[in-house]
Amino acid sequence: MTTLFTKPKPSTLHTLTVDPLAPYNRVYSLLYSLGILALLYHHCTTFLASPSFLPLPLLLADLVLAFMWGLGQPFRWRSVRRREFPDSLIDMVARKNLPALDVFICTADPHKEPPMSVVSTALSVMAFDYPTDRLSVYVSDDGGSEVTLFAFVEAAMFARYWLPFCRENGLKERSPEVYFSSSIGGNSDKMKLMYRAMKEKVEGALQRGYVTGNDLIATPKETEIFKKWKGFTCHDHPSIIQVLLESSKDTDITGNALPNLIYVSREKNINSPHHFKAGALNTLIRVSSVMTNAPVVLTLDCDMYSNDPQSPLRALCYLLDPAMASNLAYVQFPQHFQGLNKNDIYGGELKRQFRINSRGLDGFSGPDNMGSNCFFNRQALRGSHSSPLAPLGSHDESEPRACGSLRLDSVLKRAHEVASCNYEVGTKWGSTIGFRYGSLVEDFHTGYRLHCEGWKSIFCDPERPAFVGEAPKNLDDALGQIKRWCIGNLEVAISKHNPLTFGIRNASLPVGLCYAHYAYWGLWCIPLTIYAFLPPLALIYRKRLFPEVSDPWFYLYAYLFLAAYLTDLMDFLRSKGTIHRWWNDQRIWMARGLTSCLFGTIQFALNHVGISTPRFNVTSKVMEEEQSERYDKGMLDFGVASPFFMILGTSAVVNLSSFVMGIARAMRIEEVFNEMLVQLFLSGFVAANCLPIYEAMFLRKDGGKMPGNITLISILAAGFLHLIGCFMFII
Ligand SMILES: O=c1ccn([C@@H]2O[C@H](COP(=O)(O)OP(=O)(O)O[C@H]3O[C@H](CO)[C@@H](O)[C@H](O)[C@H]3O)[C@@H](O)[C@H]2O)c(=O)[nH]1
Ligand SMILES: [Mn+2]
Repeated sequence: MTTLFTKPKPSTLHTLTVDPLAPYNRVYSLLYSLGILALLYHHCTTFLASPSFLPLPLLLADLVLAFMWGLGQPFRWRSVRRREFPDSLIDMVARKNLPALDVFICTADPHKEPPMSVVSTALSVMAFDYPTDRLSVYVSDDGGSEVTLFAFVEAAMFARYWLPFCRENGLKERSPEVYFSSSIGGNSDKMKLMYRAMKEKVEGALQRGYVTGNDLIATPKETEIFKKWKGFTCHDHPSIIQVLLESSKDTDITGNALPNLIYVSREKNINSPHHFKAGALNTLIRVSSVMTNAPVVLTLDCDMYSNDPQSPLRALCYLLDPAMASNLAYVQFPQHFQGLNKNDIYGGELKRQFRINSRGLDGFSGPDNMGSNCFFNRQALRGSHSSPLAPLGSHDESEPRACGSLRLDSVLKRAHEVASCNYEVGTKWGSTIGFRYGSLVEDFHTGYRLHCEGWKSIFCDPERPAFVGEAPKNLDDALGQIKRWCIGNLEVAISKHNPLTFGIRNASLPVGLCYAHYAYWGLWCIPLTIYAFLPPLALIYRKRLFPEVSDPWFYLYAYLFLAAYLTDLMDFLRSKGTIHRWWNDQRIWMARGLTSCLFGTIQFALNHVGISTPRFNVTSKVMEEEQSERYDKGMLDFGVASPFFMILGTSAVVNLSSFVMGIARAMRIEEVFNEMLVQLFLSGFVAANCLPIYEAMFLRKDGGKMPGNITLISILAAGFLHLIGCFMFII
């Protein structure tokens, strides 16, 4: 028995334990790599002895699998767990000496990201257990929506009641949306009514599409701003910055100061690139540095509400530790998701990416940046490495506190200037300052570049999830999101900052490999597509591609397959997974390979030769009721005519038909079993994974069944592949 955590000394802010299995993982890596070398040797000899080119695609597939396996190994070499002690922090630094904190919340589309849920996220962080006079919340609205601004005008008034209510009742759930939809909470009737009324008003305006005079009981100045919304589109409008609450002036109903709340919609113009979320965050960095300039910055996606009011204190256990502060760029909390169904059919939890691998990277220079839930040291975003945060307990004069009002004309004028489209022209924003441009995964890219510049990061994963948000809950969205990530990752891989060269040189060998593992994610499509089609087609025509059971090389294949799957399962179970969830996770991995990675890689190639341009398709955070019922029942949703489903359907039909034909033949001819076991097994395994696809194609009647034309196309395509197989294997 190993005790994971030692009892901390009173002054300890945090502890670290290395995974006791780390040494075994390293030995295992070595053994498995010998297996891979033997496999490649076997491939080469069969290839040289074979008269046809058939073994070539399999060699390619296994080379890519081996490459990806190699890149992923360092994640398992020094996995660490950390624990932090916020109470010790408070003992060491008086509350009044805590650094100021600027929170950035990004939203981009009021229809996919309902303003009320953005407001709830904002209220949940305004209610942090943190001195309100040092807390500022900035909302970036890339949707340029008057309804979103209206929702925040309302939220500013609601906050006067909500913040004291959270404090007095010691709530942990400080997102009103979540709090009122759960059954907890006693004498909350008045609050609940107030919240409902606000929600109704905002949703009414959202349906209508604009705000009317009747909606507004705001100050004349706030009413004025809505008049500006004439001829606006989200792609073309001036910058709008509105200070909705100001800490030094506005108080809640008990007389306590409220945090600053500032709405920002940066200028947009169809002719200037706006760089999606990275551009929005860089605007917020500048606007906030004009207004409050806090040394610590928290970035949040609009759906990621705070689920633990103490998380800033946890992050500060690291950011204020004098032994770390000078080169610590950020403290990353994992993303957790609400309402995942029991067996997580779409692998939305992303346990490996968000939890397991992050602990692995934390053993070296720290986790990659995951966009949301990240506390930054502002210095790291300034592109300078010189001045660390104020050491623990000392009082730094350069610390922020708006001198004068945030609403001063001079302050607002400067803020509008730095939010304009042209501000970045000819500057280093996006290249060496702030969030980095050039990739659809600005988070991954920025974290990676910071690590290459010598910064460190920390993975903070407390027992109680600190932030919880929305995962895509229909299959098309889930695959589309991963497609965007694939493209963004490839953009980093094929840049001059390639992790295998630049990364290994500037960060370190293991860190460069881990980043490359993500950067080359799209490559999964090569082995997965080859394995999905070649072995089953060859099976139909009794063409053997793998060793027979009586051949000793057969055991190498068996070992490599079983060991890879079992280690994956073990990692999954050790981080609180279940067998069911693991099964769905490996299934979605195959589906992603055939869809997200394949389409992503193709689109990336097209972008590269200038045929199309990358787009950030914001994931929808709303779902129709019927769809959501199906999701809760654990039924996969194939209800839209998505090209993703054509390829999934085709591979499902090919594997089922080949499995059936193969088994039928093996029953008639005895040696087929010995000869073709590997291919029989592969087809059977894929077909077992495809069970929900067959249901969706042939059995289901509900709205989530596969559209008839997609089913038809899949069957025709499978037939066509059979024909091609016939030419390839027989003639
Ligand atoms: O032009 C844009 C596009 C998006 N967003 C915001 O970016 C966030 C993330 O968008 P979402 O559609 O939810 O994407 P996800 O795939 O769920 O996000 C993951 O991947 C993104 C990179 O692709 C990261 O930015 C996110 O932090 C990370 O959670 C949301 O708050 C959006 O409002 C903008 O502000 N401006
Ligand atoms: Mn999201």
